[in-house]
Amino acid sequence: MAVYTQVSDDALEAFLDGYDIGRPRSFKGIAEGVENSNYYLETDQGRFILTLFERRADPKDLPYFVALKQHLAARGFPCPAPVPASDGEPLQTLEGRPALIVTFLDGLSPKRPNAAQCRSMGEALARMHAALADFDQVRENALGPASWPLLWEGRSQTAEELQPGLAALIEDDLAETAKARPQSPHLPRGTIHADLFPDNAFFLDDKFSGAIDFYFACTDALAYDLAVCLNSWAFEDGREYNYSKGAAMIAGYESVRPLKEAERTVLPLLCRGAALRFFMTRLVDWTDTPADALVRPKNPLEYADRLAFHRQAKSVTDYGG
Ligand SMILES: Nc1ncnc2c1ncn2[C@@H]1O[C@H](COP(=O)(O)OP(=O)(O)OP(=O)(O)O)[C@@H](O)[C@H]1O
Ligand SMILES: N[C@@H](CCO)C(=O)O
Repeated sequence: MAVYTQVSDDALEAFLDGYDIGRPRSFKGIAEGVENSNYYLETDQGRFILTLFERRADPKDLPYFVALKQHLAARGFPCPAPVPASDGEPLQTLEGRPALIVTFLDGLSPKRPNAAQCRSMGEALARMHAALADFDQVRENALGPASWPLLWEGRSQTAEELQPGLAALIEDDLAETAKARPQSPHLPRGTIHADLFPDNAFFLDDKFSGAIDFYFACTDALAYDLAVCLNSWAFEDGREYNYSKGAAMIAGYESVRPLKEAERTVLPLLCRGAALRFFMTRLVDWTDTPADALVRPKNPLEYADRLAFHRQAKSVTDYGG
């Protein structure tokens, strides 16, 4: 469930008085998502999503995310476009929370993406990077390599309980990725989504129709975004790497922006780093989520299995590139 903050009819009416988007016809909480409260809002002028940002969202980051979506929308990249209130400001306050209305996107998130969807996603990822090339705001990746040892601290026992022998492997991953500094400055950098999982992408049939959930977006190596996508799109049942899907995604990406030699060489390390990032955040949620919480934590072991694949990969060709 993801409606933490209830919005009363009166509060909604008063809130919409500050906008020029018509009167509400339908207003429903959205069950998907875990971070923020999301509502589907239909007015006589269109369909929208209303988000109330909850405690984990840092208010000082919100203007960056709004500017990023405005930039992409202005360049025709399909993403939720922030809707300004009558005072010209998209970020408002509702029920004591920062609130944002964005446009509704059509499409469905694939439960099990096929190779054609992976290709379309790869192509769209590169188009997104191109559209963001002149976005000049900077946000550090708060979940970059420097954060991984801190997330790991005190959790080796949990890893061992999940899978005996795992802690030593993770220690090795941390040492290797730190040594190689995968996000090194010689790689092309820019604004990346950093969490473009299938549940954050919409499709109409096999064609990409939009991306949502830009709340991990940051400035980092462009190829790291591809590494995040290969991890989240190209493994079957969380375990086996599907070479055809990976190859389709890389080919889609390269049809817009061919990878540089340095990116091709370092891709296995970037993939290993991306898998570590999701392993770590899932491990933290695994231990910190109370048993009676409304949200069920995602399984960290899926990413332990992906790490095993990345450890033995030698170059981009192992991923189908
Ligand atoms: N612009 C949009 N158009 C259509 N549907 C949307 C849009 N934004 C969000 N949704 C729907 O709302 C759901 C929750 O959104 P989102 O994934 O951003 O939730 P969250 O709690 O803010 O983030 P997280 O996924 O990190 O928990 C999505 O799965 C999608 O179904
Ligand atoms: N997409 C992430 C959650 C947000 O970081 C995961 O599946 O672990």
